[in-house]
Amino acid sequence: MRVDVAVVGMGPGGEVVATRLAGAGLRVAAVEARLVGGECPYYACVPTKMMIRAADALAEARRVGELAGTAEVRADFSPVAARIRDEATDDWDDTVAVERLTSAGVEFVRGRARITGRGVLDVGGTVIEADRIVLNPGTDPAVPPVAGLAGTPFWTNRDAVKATVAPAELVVVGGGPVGCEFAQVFARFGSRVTLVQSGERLLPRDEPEAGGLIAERFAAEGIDVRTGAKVERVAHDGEAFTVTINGGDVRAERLLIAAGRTTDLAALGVGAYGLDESARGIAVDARMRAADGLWAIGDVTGEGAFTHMSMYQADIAVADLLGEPLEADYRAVPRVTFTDPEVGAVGLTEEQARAQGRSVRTGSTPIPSSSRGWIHKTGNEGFIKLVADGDVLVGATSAGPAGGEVLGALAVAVHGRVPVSSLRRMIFAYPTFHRAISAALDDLG
Ligand SMILES: Cc1cc2nc3c(=O)[nH]c(=O)nc-3n(C[C@H](O)[C@H](O)[C@H](O)COP(=O)(O)OP(=O)(O)OC[C@H]3O[C@@H](n4cnc5c(N)ncnc54)[C@H](O)[C@@H]3O)c2cc1C
Ligand SMILES: NC(=O)c1ccc[n+]([C@@H]2O[C@H](COP(=O)([O-])OP(=O)(O)OC[C@H]3O[C@@H](n4cnc5c(N)ncnc54)[C@H](O)[C@@H]3O)[C@@H](O)[C@H]2O)c1
Repeated sequence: MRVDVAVVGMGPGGEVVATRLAGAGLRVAAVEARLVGGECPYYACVPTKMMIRAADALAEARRVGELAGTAEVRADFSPVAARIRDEATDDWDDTVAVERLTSAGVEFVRGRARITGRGVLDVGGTVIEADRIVLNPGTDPAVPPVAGLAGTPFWTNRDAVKATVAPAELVVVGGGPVGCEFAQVFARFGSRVTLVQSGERLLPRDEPEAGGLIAERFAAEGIDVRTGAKVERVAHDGEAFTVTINGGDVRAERLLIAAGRTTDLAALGVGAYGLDESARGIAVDARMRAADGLWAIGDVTGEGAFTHMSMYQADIAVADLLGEPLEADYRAVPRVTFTDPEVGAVGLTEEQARAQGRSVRTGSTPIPSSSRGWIHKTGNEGFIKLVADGDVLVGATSAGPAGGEVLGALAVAVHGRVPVSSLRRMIFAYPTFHRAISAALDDLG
């Protein structure tokens, strides 16, 4: 097969690239080893957010006692499992997505592509020759080298989203977004959860206050959070796991590994373009070029493992392939961890801004002392923190109820370089959660 452009990996960005280039009249081949759409719709964002929606409903029902009388709550995971199977993933079947692709004029090839030379791909014996190649291979769950772990029936995110019941006990290894989101979901459905994080705090990519907030809430919900802890050994006796953490044993029905992600660049064959196959990712320039004739987008670029980043980079790669000038700007990358409270952040953390030698000022305010936070009462924990350099915000965190939605206003401020003096003159609707931004601005001094 000979094409103008071959796209390897149909993650969220790969689908955009293939569809838009075919729409522009190019001959495009799209290769996908597993499911068209990638990790997000089948194993990540969408099913986990359905779990979270359900778990949050349970948590809100349990808050009725403090606000509105009584409610008897009996958790049942089966509607969640059914919704993920039927509504989110079509039982992990991508027929509809493949049809969407082919009806857009893309030639679809199912299989694992390997670059065998510049402009040449091998997909299980099918050879594709392409003038240009775009890589969107995503990542796989990283499995840490823990004694006894290999060969046991541990879960990764790909197994956890297929759960049909909440396990009686669950050990989660990893306190990043994946580990935190799953830990809270299963705890709210009744699992006894132990969360093991090798770092000193949860959500270490975020402001330290965010990790502290989530650790406090998790403790209040009965999650056994072990930070600075090491899993030394894992054993499975056919029924349950024994996980040895800092010398003590925890027995659990299930073990979820959420310890980061990895990509196998050697299997992809990027050495044919002179790239380092032992690297953690593929470095790209501001137009997503990795080498002459090779582009890369998505998690593999290391610019932020988010669906919106994959789609943003897809737009830039498409522009470059069509000869339009457009360059990536990562100043205002937003991100939301959908724990309760949600942790939304944009741009730089205070530590990152200081490390760049900026003249940093910070301002913050607790959500419970805002009008809306006080009215909200139970479940109102959170804060807003702003990081300013001169008269512009270079970063912000919004943690709390609807923290990810409140983030929208802060993302506009960072993206648009709106002067702090102008933000201070803004009218913030009363009594919204986002009105707390004005108190954080006052605190900037
Ligand atoms: C549990 C979990 C929850 C998440 N929640 C969120 C969230 O709420 N919001 C958010 O923005 N992000 C979230 N993410 C991150 C998000 O899933 C990814 O950033 C997103 O899927 C974009 O990834 P991608 O475009 O790099 O490719 P992916 O989605 O990883 O897709 C890459 C595709 O390429 C295929 N592939 C790889 N190599 C080859 C090859 N050689 N040949 C053919 N095909 C190949 C793979 O099979 C895969 O389907 C979450 C991640 C996880 C694990
Ligand atoms: N809501 C969202 O947007 C969302 C949700 C989930 C994931 N994601 C993205 O997916 C990516 C992967 O998330 P993740 O949470 O798997 O990875 P991560 O790298 O963010 O976090 C993994 C954590 O596991 C810990 N860890 C590593 N090895 C360990 C070990 N042996 N024992 C104990 N702890 C260990 C690390 O200290 C780290 O904090 C992230 O980059 C994230 O941006 C996004």
